[in-house]
Amino acid sequence: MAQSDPHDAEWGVLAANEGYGRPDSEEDYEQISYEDAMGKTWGKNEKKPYRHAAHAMIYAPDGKILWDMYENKAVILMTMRFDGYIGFPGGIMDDGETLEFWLNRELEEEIGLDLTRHSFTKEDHVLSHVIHKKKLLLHFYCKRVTLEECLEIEKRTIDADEYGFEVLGPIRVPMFTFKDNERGLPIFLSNKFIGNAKEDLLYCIERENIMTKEEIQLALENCEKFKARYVR
Ligand SMILES: O=c1[nH]cnc2c1ncn2[C@@H]1O[C@H](COP(=O)(O)OP(=O)(O)O)[C@@H](O)[C@H]1O
Repeated sequence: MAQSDPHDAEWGVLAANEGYGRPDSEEDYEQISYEDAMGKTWGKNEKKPYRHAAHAMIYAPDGKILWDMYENKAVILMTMRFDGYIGFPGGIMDDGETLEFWLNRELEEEIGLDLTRHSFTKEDHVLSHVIHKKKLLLHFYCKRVTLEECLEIEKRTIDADEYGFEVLGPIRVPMFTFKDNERGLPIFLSNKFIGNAKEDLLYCIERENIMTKEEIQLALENCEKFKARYVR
């Protein structure tokens, strides 16, 4: 990473090595097909070839009525990462096996996923992006489970190998909004998200028919109104 990067000061002694965790903007993400992402060599013989990373959303439809007023539309599992960002479990892949092999390995390590019951396959793939600036190919997966299974998966996370280190704990996305139009999903969206985790989340919420495009747009607008008043 060039010494002139304005974020060097934030990284301190890690500045010379840290690449993937640096902030990026929406324009950095170019959507590509799984086939294109997997079909090219992506500078395999260059000094610094592109790397692949895969992350996954596990969710269950809910419908529980909270405080006798608000319907929680789904239980969606995210994680609080060691770097203060919210993201989905997963990580950078090694060579020599399929993406799904490495994704499952990461999910086992980070959230203790029982692979005999819930292993991810190519069928669960949703989106791929390339970030040329970081030489990173991002792959996103999504799996719907029953509510009972989802709660079991959530419980197992604190027994995972990486609990307390890479992953500080499971986080549920609040899939409801208070009458003030802000508390719940809109304010949750004002958090810091790693990579394009927020976009992945919203994409899947619409794709899985948990919320409509219009409802998501409204949540984003109300998030901006909240941020304008409170977030510095
Ligand atoms: O949930 C996510 N959705 C989309 N991109 C993500 C997500 N989590 C991380 N990323 C991106 O992938 C990169 C590598 O992911 P991660 O930090 O989980 O891998 P690692 O723990 O193996 O280093 C991150 O720096 C970020 O750019």
